[in-house]
Amino acid sequence: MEIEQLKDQRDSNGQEVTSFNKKQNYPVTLKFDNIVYKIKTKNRGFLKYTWKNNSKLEEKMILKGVTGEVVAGEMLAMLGPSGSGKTTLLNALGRRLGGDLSGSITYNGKPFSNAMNRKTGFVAQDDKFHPHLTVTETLVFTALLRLPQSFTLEEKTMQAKAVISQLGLTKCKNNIMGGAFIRGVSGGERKRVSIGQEMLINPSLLFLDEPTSGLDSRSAQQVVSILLELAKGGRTVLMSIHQPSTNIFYMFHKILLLSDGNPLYFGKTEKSMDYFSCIGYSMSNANTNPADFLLDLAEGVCLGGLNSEKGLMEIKQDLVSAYKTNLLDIIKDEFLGTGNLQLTPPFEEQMDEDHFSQWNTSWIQQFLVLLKRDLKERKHESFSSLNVGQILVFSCICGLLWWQSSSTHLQDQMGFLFFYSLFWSVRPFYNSMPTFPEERMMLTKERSSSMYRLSSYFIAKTVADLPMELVLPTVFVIITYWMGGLKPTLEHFLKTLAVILYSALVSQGVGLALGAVVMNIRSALKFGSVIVETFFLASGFYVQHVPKFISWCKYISPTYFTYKLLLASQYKADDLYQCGPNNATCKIGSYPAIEKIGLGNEAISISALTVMLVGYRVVAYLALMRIGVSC
Ligand SMILES: Nc1ncnc2c1ncn2[C@@H]1O[C@H](COP(=O)(O)OP(=O)(O)OP(=O)(O)O)[C@@H](O)[C@H]1O
Repeated sequence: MEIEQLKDQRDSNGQEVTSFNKKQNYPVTLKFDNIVYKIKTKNRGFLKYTWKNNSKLEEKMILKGVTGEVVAGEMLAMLGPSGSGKTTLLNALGRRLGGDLSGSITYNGKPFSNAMNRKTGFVAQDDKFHPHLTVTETLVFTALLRLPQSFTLEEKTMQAKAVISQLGLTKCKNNIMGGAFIRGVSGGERKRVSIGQEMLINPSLLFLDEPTSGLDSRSAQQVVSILLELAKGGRTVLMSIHQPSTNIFYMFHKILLLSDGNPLYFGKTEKSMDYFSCIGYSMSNANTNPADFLLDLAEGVCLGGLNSEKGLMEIKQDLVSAYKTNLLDIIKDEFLGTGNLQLTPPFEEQMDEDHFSQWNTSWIQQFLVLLKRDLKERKHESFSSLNVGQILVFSCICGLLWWQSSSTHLQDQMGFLFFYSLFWSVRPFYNSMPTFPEERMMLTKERSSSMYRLSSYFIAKTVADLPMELVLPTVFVIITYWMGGLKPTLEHFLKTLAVILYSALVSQGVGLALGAVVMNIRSALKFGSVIVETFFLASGFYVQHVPKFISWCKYISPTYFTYKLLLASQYKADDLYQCGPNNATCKIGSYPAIEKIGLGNEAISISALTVMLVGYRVVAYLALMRIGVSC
């Protein structure tokens, strides 16, 4: 949809869009001076690698003194070849960069504040969404979390609809977002949803990392046109961009050209060609895309002109020196003076009270919205025909395998109970492990924007997983319990079911903790299998005499206590079983495998599982605290 059509749509849908446009905008002047960013990297050359190479940290300077200014109503583009530092600079200015950052960054003359964060939008290069939510649901949930409490539910929904209309997303508003293996909206639509999520808060300051990457030229132009409209509405817009077309290039008010972290140009777009021509680097062909020309220069390539004979490094050096000698003082005088700050008073002075706190909504509102969002997303997965089918088929196979087992074949029946404890501790463990790694990017982004507290997210997430963790084991136990010939009384059945559900919840916690600590699915799977195997081996299921150095592991293993409780749910120590010919009977408590595990002390097993239920979740929570805290 062209921008003209967007305007038409705004007029025709007057009410919605007008209500959006009426929201107050707070002008922001962003000034940054001499930004330097350094990282320490390990020198891991192919042959140099040693296990003790911590001392060989090498310092690398990513940004080397970048200076500039953007005011409300302007759109700044950061240009430069891949690896020149655009994303790093954008993250630094958007306060999403930790580490060794120096220089001065001010927002209306002040440091970054909660109030500023609440009015700052940040669109990452590769945004992640909940794949099963539609465009409308995605934006409505964001509106519910990001708009302040002073907005009613209807107003928040209206705001989301207004954004859908303004960004030309009406056609695909009921399409799901999609993801890695699920077909959803197109790349351009996805990008517009990302922008829409930020537009919802009517940001005064908007950062976008390569908003046009992966888009065709028409979609790219649409997106930048929308951003230009936003800037014209009084916002301060900064973006990194890779290879803009000539049309797009001239939409920017200012450009900042980077090469290996060095600034080569900062200033008005229309003056850029004159500047380079003045220092001896002019375009050989007037029809060349100016952005391509600048990117070539930043790579040290100059076709035509006085300096075309120079080598790559020589040209780069020349441009860096020219910037320092000819441009830096002008930039400092023209842009970094205090003059135009008087037009934009400190942000806090312009804003109403509800912008000062860190959060837009109360804990309970956050929890309810996140729970609803997770339930909507998870329902496709939790009760997918694959999941349900797997449980039904498997329970029938198990039921038939252990068909009407009885204490006459005690070993078989114990095998059945062991399988219960194994299956319902391993399955929830592996199911829950990817939960946090999969959401890492989303969590980082949403927490950086102060959308919700970690506690509301964490509790909503674990509660949303409960249906799958509780319903499927219940179905499994209902089918297999009777087929497998376990004690046919309601009391025994309920006891067995309760143990399995409790075990599933504890194991879910172990998976969440591992996922949150490692935050990488592949590594978590590797660690996971080691942990599960260790739990089994240390519990004495396979080895009679477990060595002391590893035997303590059983006390942190849900499987060990679950199996003990399952045995206790079916047998009493004094129950008899057939232990020899001529109907000879023995006490179950003295059966070697049961004697080893022990039937007594159910209270200890329940307490141990309860400590694990809480403990593993606390570990997960503490591990998540490191994610997405804005600097
Ligand atoms: N945490 C880090 N560890 C190691 N290298 C880093 C780190 N952050 C940035 N870099 C390096 O800094 C340089 C600049 O990275 P940055 O992502 O800012 O570049 P870019 O201009 O945005 O690139 P692109 O256009 O490809 O996205 C790159 O060489 C990158 O490898």
